[in-house]
Amino acid sequence: MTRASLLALAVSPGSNPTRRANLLPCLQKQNSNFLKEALILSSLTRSPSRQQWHLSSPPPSSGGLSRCWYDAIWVLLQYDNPIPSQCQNPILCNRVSSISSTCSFPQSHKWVIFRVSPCSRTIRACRNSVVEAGGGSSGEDLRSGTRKKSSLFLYLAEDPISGSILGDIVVLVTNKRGCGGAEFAREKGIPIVLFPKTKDESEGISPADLVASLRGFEVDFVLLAGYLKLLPAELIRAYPKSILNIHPSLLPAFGGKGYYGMKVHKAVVASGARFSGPTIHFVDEHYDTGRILAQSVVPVLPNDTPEEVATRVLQEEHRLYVEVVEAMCEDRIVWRQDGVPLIQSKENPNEYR
Ligand SMILES: Nc1nc2c(c(=O)[nH]1)N[C@@H](CN(C=O)c1ccc(C(=O)N[C@@H](CCC(=O)O)C(=O)O)cc1)CN2
Ligand SMILES: NCC(=O)N[C@@H]1O[C@H](COP(=O)([O-])[O-])[C@@H](O)[C@H]1O
Repeated sequence: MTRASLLALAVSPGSNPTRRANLLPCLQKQNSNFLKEALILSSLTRSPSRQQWHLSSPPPSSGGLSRCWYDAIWVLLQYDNPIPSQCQNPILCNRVSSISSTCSFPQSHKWVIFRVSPCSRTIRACRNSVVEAGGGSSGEDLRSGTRKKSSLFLYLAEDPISGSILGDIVVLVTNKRGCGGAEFAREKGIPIVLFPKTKDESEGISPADLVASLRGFEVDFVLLAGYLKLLPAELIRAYPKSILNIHPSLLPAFGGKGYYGMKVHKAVVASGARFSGPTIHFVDEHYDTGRILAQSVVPVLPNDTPEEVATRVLQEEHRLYVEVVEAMCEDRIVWRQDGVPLIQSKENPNEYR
């Protein structure tokens, strides 16, 4: 097969064209058989905690590369000072899991080049499972705007096809086989796992079997979407810093045992709160006490009913959850030294929120 190599040069600010020319011999020396290649001139930036280095390559949204358009992306790093010894191997210092050094340049060039296997990494790095209690109507109702239940699962499951999440929902875990989310999963061919085992769901599996099942699907992240039972400690231990939940209030307010669904919005209206909104947090052993990762605020108007607040919050949940999962799949979650998780901006890697 002739190699139709597409060598796109995506240049980050401050790169030096003459140095770029030095790269080509290295690339040409590579006897790669990738059909499409791209070269990013990138730079190594330090995270706020100064504990980690990050590749800051032109984000797709700014006309940069969409990773999955290429079979291989060569990333050229320019750095001002010699990279600290522990960072000679970027895998050690910046958490990008599948960079492999293909050819190193003499230090005098201050360049090091890596090949990032984009598609395998993004798909591999973002195999998600959605855990939801479900209940309510089928996918059709969700799309017709008369959403009753499982809308969060629908948005997360459909986004990778048309939107921005570089990953896939590979399994749905639910405690109600007849729920709306399960119907949608069957329509889409997404496997369903029943958890936990209850008198109503004798085919449900145990926590240990759930962990084994998720490992079998090579799940990287677990996303709770309306799940109303306490997740077992076995699952939380098996997926550290990898389980997210979305709650329909601004935690820590209106959270904890007894606060779910419309109960939350009724409490918000009754309290006279002027604002509400979703919280996305990492899950720990207790209800709603895990580290907060993202929040978004909506107004609560004087004559709002709980249902009106619920609708306004849910619209924001759909947007926020997709934005957060997109960041998870692109490895843009950074943990501050005091344990607070931050989201690195896609547009400006030096900005966090
Ligand atoms: N280990 C964890 N498990 C779960 C968490 C969590 O943070 N840690 N979040 C919940 C989701 N949730 C709030 O976001 C939540 C869900 C349900 C309840 C609750 O009080 N449930 C009732 C039972 C409700 C029912 O069975 O219909 C109860 O436990 O009495 C509070 C918060 C998901 N799991
Ligand atoms: N405390 C947990 C909780 O209340 N979760 C809430 O259940 C709803 C599920 O909506 P959906 O069925 O349309 O996906 C969402 O509003 C979510 O925040």
